Parts: sequence; C-alpha cells; structure tokens
Amino acid sequence: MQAHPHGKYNAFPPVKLADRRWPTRVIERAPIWMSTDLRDGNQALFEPMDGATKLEFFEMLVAIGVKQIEVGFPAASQTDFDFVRRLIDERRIPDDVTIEVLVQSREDLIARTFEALDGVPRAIVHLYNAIAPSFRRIVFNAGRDEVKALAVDGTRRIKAHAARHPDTDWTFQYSPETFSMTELSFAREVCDAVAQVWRPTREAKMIVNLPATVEVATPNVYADQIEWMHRNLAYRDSLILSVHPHNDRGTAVAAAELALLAGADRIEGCLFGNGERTGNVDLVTLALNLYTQGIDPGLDFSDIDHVRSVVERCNRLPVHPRHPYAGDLVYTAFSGSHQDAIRKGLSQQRADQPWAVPYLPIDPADVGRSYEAVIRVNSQSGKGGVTFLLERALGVTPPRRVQIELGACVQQIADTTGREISEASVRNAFETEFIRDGGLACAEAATHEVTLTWRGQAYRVACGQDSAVASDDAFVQALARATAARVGDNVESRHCEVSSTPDGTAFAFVAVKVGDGGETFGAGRGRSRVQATAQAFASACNRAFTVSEAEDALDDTGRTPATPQIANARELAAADAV
Ligand SMILES: CC(=O)SCCNC(=O)CCNC(=O)[C@H](O)C(C)(C)COP(=O)(O)OP(=O)(O)OC[C@H]1O[C@@H](n2cnc3c(N)ncnc32)[C@H](O)[C@@H]1OP(=O)(O)O
Ligand SMILES: CC(C)C(=O)C(=O)O
Ligand SMILES: [Mg+2]
Repeated sequence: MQAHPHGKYNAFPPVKLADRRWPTRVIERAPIWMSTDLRDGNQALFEPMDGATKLEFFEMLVAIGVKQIEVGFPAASQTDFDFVRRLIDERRIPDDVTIEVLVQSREDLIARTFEALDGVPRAIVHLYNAIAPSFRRIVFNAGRDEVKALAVDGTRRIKAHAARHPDTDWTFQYSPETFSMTELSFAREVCDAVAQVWRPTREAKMIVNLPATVEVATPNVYADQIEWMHRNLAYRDSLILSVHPHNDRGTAVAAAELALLAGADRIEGCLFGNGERTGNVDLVTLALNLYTQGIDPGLDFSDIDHVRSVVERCNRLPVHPRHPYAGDLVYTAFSGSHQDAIRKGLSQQRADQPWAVPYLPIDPADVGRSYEAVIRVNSQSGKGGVTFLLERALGVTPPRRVQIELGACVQQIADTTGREISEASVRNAFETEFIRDGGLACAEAATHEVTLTWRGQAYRVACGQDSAVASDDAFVQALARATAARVGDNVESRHCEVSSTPDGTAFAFVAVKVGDGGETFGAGRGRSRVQATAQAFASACNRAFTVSEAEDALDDTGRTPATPQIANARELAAADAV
C-alpha cells in the first residue's frame, strides 16, 4: 500500500474573485425548484422505475408543489419515452407544471426526444455535454473548439426542431456538464456561444444550469464560480441561472445555499438526496432549511412521512434514520441534558410565540410528526426524559425529589438491561417504587375518615372536607401522629401535594420522616383526594421502613442492596424493553 495516498490528489485551485459579494448576502426567497428524481435520481437506481412507479412519483411531486420536473431521458429508453407520451396523451401535466427532458448533442437522440414531446403544451428541453479538461481529453478526445461546437450544434438542432412545433411553449436549458471542474473562462465561452444561438429574451428566458457533476472543492469555491458566471455571462438578464450540485464531498446542501447567495435562481436536486454516487443535492433539506429561516419554501412537507414512504417505495432505497428533517430519529433525544431542555422548552412554548424549543430546530408537528417519539429513554438519559415519559403515561408531574429518585432507578434498569426503556417500563418502575405496599395500608377512605391498618391492626383517622386543599397538610399531619403511636417511632409529615390527572383521578405525593431516617416520598391515587393522600402517606412510610431495614442489612461493600421492588422493576423493564 502507498504510504501517503493523499499524494495522488491535487488540491482544487481557488477562484480569483477579490470582491466576492456572496459572503455578506442572505437568502430572502425560495429558488425555482427542479426535481430530477425521475431522471438523475432514476438513472442511479439498481432498478430504474417502471412507468407506473414514475407516475406515482410524478404525482407526489406535483402534490408537494414542484413546478418543474425532469421526467426522463426519452431518447435513451423506451420506458422513459412511453412515460413522456403517457403524461401528454393522458393530459396528466397540470397547467402550472412544466416537464423537462434530457438529451445529448446527437441528431438521432434529439429527433427522438421531440417525437416523445409531440403535443406537449410546454416543456424544457435540456441539452448537456461535458466540458472539463479531463473529459475533453478522456471522453471526447477533442479540443476546446470541438467541445464548444458540440454544444452549439446541439442547440441549433434543438432550435430547429422546436420551430417545427410552434404550438408548444419551449424553454431551452443548457448544462455544461462538469462545470465546476472547468476553467471559468471556457465555461462562459461555451454558455455564451449557446445563448448566442438560442437568443433568449427577458420574456422567454433560457436556463443555464451549472452542475457540480462531481463535487471537487469546498462550497465557497462553488459559490465563487457561480458568482463569477453570474457577473460575467452574456444575456444575464435573459437567463435563469440554475445549479445542480452533487454530494461527493457531503457538502451539496451548503454548496447550493451559497450558490443562491452568489446569484443562482434555480436549484436542481432530488428528494432526500438520491442520485448518482453520493447523490444529488437534497431538495427536502434545502426547502426545510429555508423554512427555519422564516422563508416559505413553496413546497409542502406537512406530511413528510408520506413523502418519504413514496420515495422509499419508488427508489427501493431507505432514507437514513438520521436524515435531516425526515429520518425516524431526528426529533428524538436520548441524552439526559437534551431531554431536560426539550421538556422545559415544550412546556414553555406558547402557540403565538416564535418556536424556541431547545434542540428542535423545527416543530415536529409542522412536518406531520407527533411528540410521541421526541424523548426516548436509555442509559444516556436523565430525570428530565424519565419525567417526560411519566407525565405522558400518568398525566402528573412528580415533585423534583421523586423525579431524581425515579431517574436514578430507571438509569439503573437501563444500565442493567442495556436496552431502551419504554413508557410502560417507566410507569412500572414508578409504581413499583413509589406506590408501596408493606406493613402500613389504607384499608378504606370515606369522606370524613380513613381506616389504616398497621400489621393488620386497624385504626381510624379523621379528615376534614374532602376537597379542601388547605386541609391536605393538616390531614397528613393527623395521619402521621396516629401512625407514630401505632408503629412506636417518630413519624413526621414533611410534604404533601395533590393533583388530579386528565381523567379525574386524584394523585398525591407525600414525604415523611420516620425516626432518624431521611425524608422519603411515596405516591398514591384514588377516586378522592383523601384516598390518594392516605395511600401516598402509607407508601411513603412503607418505603421509609424498607430503607431502614435495608440500612440494617448493609453488605460488606457498604452499598445498600437493591430492594426487591427495584429488582422487580428491573425485571418488568427488561421484559418490556423495546
Ligand atoms: C452527468 C449525467 O448525469 S449525464 C446523463 C447521463 N445519463 C445517461 O447516460 C442515462 C441514459 N443514457 C443512455 O441510455 C445511453 O448513454 C445513450 C442512449 C444516451 C447513448 O448510448 P450509446 O450510444 O450506446 O453511447 P454510450 O452510452 O456508450 O455513450 C458514450 C458516447 O456518447 C458520447 N457522448 C457523451 N456525452 C455526449 C453528449 N452530451 N453529446 C454527444 N455525445 C456524447 C461519448 O463521447 C461516447 O461517444 P463514442 O461512442 O463515440 O466514444
Ligand atoms: C446532465 C447534468 C446536468 C448532470 O446531471 C450533471 O452534470 O450532474
Ligand atoms: Mg447530475
């Protein structure tokens, strides 16, 4: 193996453009979008689409608002020829949509292309030929003049064919293929020569499309190339300047965005970045990037999962789970501090305020995603994420101390199982840990009185008005006094909060201090505040008793052994882990 393989490659030279203007510009409007999914995307598939699949894709593109669609290379394949005929014969092209077809500079192919387009109300005929030095040498074995002549000749032929079909509104597009690898002065020379033949006007513009057929430099270099062409092309007022970035360096989106700053009016690409090699620029990412800047992209991705499913089915290629805006996992946070921030952000977000939820550049609802998958819990998660799932499962927000304890308990389960923890598992862990049976039980709760049992022996505690919030604390203090007398130890009430869940169930959290132990929380629920509070009190006491028993049984390592409840919660979570 060569010691330094990078020595095989030459750096791409920068463009001499001292007064470049694109770096200080901002994008203010959406470009003209052209989808080449049915041509450049299709030619890059294991199995190119058949007519029915192309039609499904075409109709989806129309539905999301794409107005220019390259539907194929009709002179190259019968499938593409038939598809173009079908669109025309079955009048499937909406009035505001223009189809586009690709062709080489060869008379037989051009004639066949016009045969395919016969009767179309409007169309873009797209001529291309490679012009870069290596292609001139390797592919065409020709000099500059011959390569320019190929472009000019093809333009003349297309112009002549178009003149024979005056009922069609023709637009001509020329692509100097391999533009971004070509000397700028030669690229301009070829484009100017082509325009000189076509003679575009402000009213009937011609499209000059400048492809990064292979991405060979950083996006700023492409932007310089586009700005140079924008400032130097003849007929600029009568041209639509288009770009066609491929993604060989993984920077096609950046290249396209900088190209817009540099003067481009139009972008050609594919949905989710399908296309030759590493793909064409991804139109979905570009459009939704605009959206995050407060610019209407003019494309409708409000049901992005539907669009994705059509594209995946037609291309027979999956979209990556971390694909910007569309992947399964892109609105999902596993890690603790992200979850904490998202949970706080979602609860503070107001419908009439600008979107400002941390870690979520767009509202998932805008692309048809729900909040269900936003927070998912595994061993990287913290209390914020666990609380989010619990809030969703039970409709209550536990006190901070409970959040911390439950977070640690779930963390232990996730570490032990090594798996993702489902919402049901979080709920199980919470209920197992905080709604605790034991020596103390709430046997009955009536409006004015509850019956508790301590190791089977019943005793009664009076309570005030069932719904009086002010009485909750007093009630827990009464429970504590009566229970202290039964268990023969000091029992103090330290905290009580009662709320109700969306289905009207009362839910209580109570903290107690038993003997010399610390504060211990318990939870309870019931049809009434009294029942929920009494159960929470019993849970808190039972947990406190368990802790003091466990402390008595400290092992040699000095660690508190896992309670049976935590062990049980782990088992439940393991069985339920997804
Ligand atoms: C960057 C891009 O995506 S460009 C679009 C590429 N898309 C496709 O190629 C998909 C469809 N293409 C095809 O089906 C075929 O290539 C066809 C039907 C167009 C042509 O097929 P063939 O005649 O068998 O030629 P082949 O595919 O080998 O093409 C190479 C020939 O085309 C010539 N050629 C390449 N580009 C062009 C062009 N723009 N104009 C004229 N001739 C060209 C080459 O010089 C070569 O000529 P040679 O045989 O004299 O050396
Ligand atoms: C035909 C041209 C525009 C092309 O696909 C490319 O250069 O990548
Ligand atoms: Mg291409």
